[in-house]
Amino acid sequence: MKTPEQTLLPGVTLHASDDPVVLATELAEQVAARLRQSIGANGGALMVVSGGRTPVDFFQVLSGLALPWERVTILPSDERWVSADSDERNSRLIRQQLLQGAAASARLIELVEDTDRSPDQSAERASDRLCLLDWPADVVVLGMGEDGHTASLFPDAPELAPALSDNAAPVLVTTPPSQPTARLTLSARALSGAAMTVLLIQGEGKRAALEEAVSIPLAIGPMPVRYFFQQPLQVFWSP
Ligand SMILES: O=C(O)[C@H](O)[C@@H](O)[C@H](O)[C@H](O)COP(=O)(O)O
Repeated sequence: MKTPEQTLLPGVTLHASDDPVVLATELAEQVAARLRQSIGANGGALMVVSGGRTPVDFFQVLSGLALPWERVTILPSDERWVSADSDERNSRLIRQQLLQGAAASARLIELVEDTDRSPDQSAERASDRLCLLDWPADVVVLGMGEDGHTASLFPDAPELAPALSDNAAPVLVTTPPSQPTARLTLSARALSGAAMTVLLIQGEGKRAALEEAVSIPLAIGPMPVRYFFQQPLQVFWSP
């Protein structure tokens, strides 16, 4: 049963369900259909997914759906400057929750490699790797914090303006004082223009942040997530 849609802004629709698993299942089925369509048309698909805890239900449902996963390339929207085995590592969460079952044969590209010496070197080398991929992505699934950050585009990051600019490199370092570690993030430009862009959020605090974000005139400013209201965006929210 499809969750009801509500238009928040032109091109920005809200899918809401009281049951996070029902919502995750609907999203996973829509994403799988998009990936199949992209693979059929182009021979492969690129999917960018957020880190954090919210996508776990979605990852678990999606990983069980049948599609040519060996044709799918998966990329974290951002990464923390932590070791590969850290619980804080987004790629570790993606490997544990998404690259399982049917989806185990998908290719995951790391933003941070163990041989990288610094966040800047990681960003430079990741940008080079990403330039070899077919952009725009086919699917982008973003998360959001209650401060309106998405990926690692944080309102308090000194690097926010360049990360939102049209000539930004594909991957940049951000050092938001609100965060314990430096972060690598795909730029807003790299995250834009996908065939399917989703904002997956959960909880009343993020619902309030979303309502604030859609209520303020689109002057990017303090809530970076608003950058993505300039393109078709599907918001999936559950309590
Ligand atoms: O690395 C990260 O933290 C994410 O990419 C970030 O943008 C995340 O999506 C939000 O912070 C929400 O995180 P939760 O889902 O854990 O609330």
